[in-house]
Amino acid sequence: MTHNTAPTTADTSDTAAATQEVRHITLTRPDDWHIHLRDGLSLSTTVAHAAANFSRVICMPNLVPPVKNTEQALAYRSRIMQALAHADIDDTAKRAFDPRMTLYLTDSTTAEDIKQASESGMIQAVKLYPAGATTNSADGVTNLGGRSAVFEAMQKYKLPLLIHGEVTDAHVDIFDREKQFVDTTLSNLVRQFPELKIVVEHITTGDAADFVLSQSALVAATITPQHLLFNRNHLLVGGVKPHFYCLPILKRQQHQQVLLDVATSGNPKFFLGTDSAPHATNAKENACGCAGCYSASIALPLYATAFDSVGKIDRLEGFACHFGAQFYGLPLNNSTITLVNEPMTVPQSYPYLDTQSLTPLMAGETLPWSIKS
Ligand SMILES: NC(=O)N[C@@H](CC(=O)O)C(=O)O
Ligand SMILES: [Zn+2]
Ligand SMILES: [Zn+2]
Repeated sequence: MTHNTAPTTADTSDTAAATQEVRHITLTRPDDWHIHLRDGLSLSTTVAHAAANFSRVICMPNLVPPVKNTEQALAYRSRIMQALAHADIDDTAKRAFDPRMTLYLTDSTTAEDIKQASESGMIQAVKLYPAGATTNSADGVTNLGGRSAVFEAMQKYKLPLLIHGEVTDAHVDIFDREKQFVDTTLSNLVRQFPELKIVVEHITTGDAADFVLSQSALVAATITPQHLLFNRNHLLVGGVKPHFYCLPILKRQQHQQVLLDVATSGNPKFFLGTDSAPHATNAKENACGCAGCYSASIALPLYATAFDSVGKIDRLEGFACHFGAQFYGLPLNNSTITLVNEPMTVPQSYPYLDTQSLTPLMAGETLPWSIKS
């Protein structure tokens, strides 16, 4: 639902009086279908930020050690809920917050693990990290061929498979790793398991978008704010900008354009997943900087900025609030959130892990949209 309020005076000085239209959009409360909250002390920062923006969030299992079974996932969820109880956010947001858990697929995951996850009613999906593809993926799958019984069980119990879609072969160029994965591993997987629900996470290329478009309604994709707003020039021109470094890495501007096209097309195969992935500032601004952009605190203003940049703010609600829930077979949220195109300045950093700091995406910059308090 989009409505414009009457023009308001932006500057009341009599010489420079200018009028500006303030637009408000009230949305069904959105969900984030891919987020890293981390664990321990991290939760006091990440949970408050996530809950201020989202209702349901799918929590990635790449902790150290990873979340491999239902028992560990439930214990992780209670740590998140404890952090929520202490979060300094309004009560409506607190009540609406609903973390959904995932299991980390390893070479030793069994069909029995999948059955147990499904019967618990508490596990939303299973996450596939090709071993070595990204942060904390060392325990990921080394041989997909050996996981057939697990994928069959997932089909049977209708547990979706969430995929970090990059090959890890040393000889494949980092900018080609997603395309190569789509052309080989992913194409084979959907052929072999046609009833498996799959989300290709954080897509970054036109190739991945085309693949998802060519498949049945069982195959969908999430898109991050950074891949809609930026391309590899933002990462590399004029000096390396470590806060734009995430995996899969930002690609050419042509790919960014395709992602914007599909995200704003109204096609329900594409929905919101921030991939907000906190690393302390000193771990990013480092000779070997970690991969991951932190966006949980400003996610909705970022997406609104991206959608508005192509005149498609009216398509934000489907992408952010409807399509993910529909894919997972869940009801829409019954509360709302209002965004307004009044500027906000992104904080330079947040306190993190007692003595450290956390630098968000676009730190210190001004975004044209903010959440109405
Ligand atoms: N996206 C990233 O660059 N990093 C994520 C892992 C992931 O989602 O690949 C992280 O956990 O830091
Ligand atoms: Zn990933
Ligand atoms: Zn991620």
